[in-house]
Amino acid sequence: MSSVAVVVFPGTNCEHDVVGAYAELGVTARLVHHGESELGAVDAVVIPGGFSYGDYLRPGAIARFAPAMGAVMDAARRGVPILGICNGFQVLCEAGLLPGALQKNAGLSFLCEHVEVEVASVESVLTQKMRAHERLSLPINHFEGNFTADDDTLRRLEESGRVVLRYVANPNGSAHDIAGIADASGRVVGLMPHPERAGGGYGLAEPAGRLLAGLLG
Ligand SMILES: NC(=O)CC[C@H](N)C(=O)O
Repeated sequence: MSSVAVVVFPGTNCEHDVVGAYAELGVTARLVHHGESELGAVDAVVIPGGFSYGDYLRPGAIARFAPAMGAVMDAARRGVPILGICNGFQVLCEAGLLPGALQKNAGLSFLCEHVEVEVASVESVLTQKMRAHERLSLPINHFEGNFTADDDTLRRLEESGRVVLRYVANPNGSAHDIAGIADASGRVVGLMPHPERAGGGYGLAEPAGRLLAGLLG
């Protein structure tokens, strides 16, 4: 049976949603404390959403120094699929596993709503079970989800199919309507929307479940 490590920092608040969502998919997900420097045998890693270290300095800026992140970096080097959701995406950018940065939403408001996203590439561990251009409705819940990167980086992301999800109606000012990106290997992915919460607590909605299932191949 597949097993997923879910890294928990002080201030993380979506870890149980991730564990519950994977349980519905028949996958065992195990919480890993930020102070642990080993992940054990895992098939994938999820860095869930929340407000790690109170979002002080910048979201993810302190979390990237936690011992567990050393283990995540090692796992990434070994090719283990890594998924960062919302604050997890912010952590992966701060850690340098993904390019760019998440800055404050255009309009400076905290956004808590459902948005439509479109699958922009199926060449990633997150989107490999999706159909190109398939649309999903997913919740967002963030203040700093406005993805930015320099022009060269944006061009590279676009040219190599590393923009994996795009907002249909951009809610936060994100460059190129980006909702999620992958690294060059397609095995490290970050997205701002929360597929693990797509069922609203009444079961995992199917397209979002397929997105999460992708992580395990
Ligand atoms: N839901 C979340 O992960 C919140 C993300 C976050 N720290 C923010 O930008 O507001």
